[in-house]
Amino acid sequence: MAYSVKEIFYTLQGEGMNAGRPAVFCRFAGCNLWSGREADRAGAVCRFCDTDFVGTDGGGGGRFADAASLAGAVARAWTADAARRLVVLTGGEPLLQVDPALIEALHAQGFFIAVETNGTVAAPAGIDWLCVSPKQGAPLVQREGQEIKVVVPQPGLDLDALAALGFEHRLLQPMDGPSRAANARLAVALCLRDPRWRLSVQTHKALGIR
Ligand SMILES: C[S@@+](CC[C@H](N)C(=O)[O-])C[C@H]1O[C@@H](n2cnc3c(N)ncnc32)[C@H](O)[C@@H]1O
Ligand SMILES: Nc1nc2[nH]cc(C(=O)O)c2c(=O)[nH]1
Ligand code: SF4
Ligand SMILES: [Mg+2]
Repeated sequence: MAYSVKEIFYTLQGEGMNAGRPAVFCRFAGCNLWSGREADRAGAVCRFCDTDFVGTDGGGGGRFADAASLAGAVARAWTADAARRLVVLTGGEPLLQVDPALIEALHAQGFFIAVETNGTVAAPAGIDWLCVSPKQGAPLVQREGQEIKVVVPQPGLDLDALAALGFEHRLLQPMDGPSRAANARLAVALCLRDPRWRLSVQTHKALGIR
């Protein structure tokens, strides 16, 4: 299968339980909850997205004809020692494109594979670290994994029900945007009230890195 990739870059994972770890980010083009066009945002299922995932024109992006060529590009982006290679597959919605062939090819390159997903598509087997971030108004199909990272506020989401799902770690992440400060205060208060949750801050934004 061919893959449409917006960009590939090497940075620190900014969010979640793996925050601070060096990782190659592979951002797939396209999402099932928003077209990515600003004109469509108000009518989209997911309206708070902070990411440009349209097209294949970013650094390291492109159309990759097969899994081996994409895994090779990811491996070339890892500029450190070969040990502890981590790739974060994100987007857009990566699970619209990630398939067993790509998982096998990335493992063959020595990568630990993390995925950031909205949970509307069942994950294929073989992903090493699955982060599900549910979206109000979208079906939650993928109900287990390593971490659930809920952006708040999303009034339609039931945090109690989400905390009871099959995830090893539960995180609340303040929604970035015009109300970021108030959203951060809310996330802190929710964690203090219910210690099943811990805070995820978008450290890359605070640091001014990608
Ligand atoms: C851009 S999404 C791509 C992966 C996938 N489509 C998803 O939604 O999980 C990556 C992460 O950023 C989070 N995110 C997106 N927009 C955000 C915002 N405005 N503030 C905080 N987190 C945001 C998502 O919830 C998700 O955890
Ligand atoms: N540094 C950094 N960490 C991230 N963690 C998840 C991201 C994403 O956009 O999926 C992201 C991102 O865009 N940059
Ligand atoms: S589901 Fe993820 S990529 Fe899609 S619009 Fe929402 S935050 Fe952005
Ligand atoms: Mg991001």
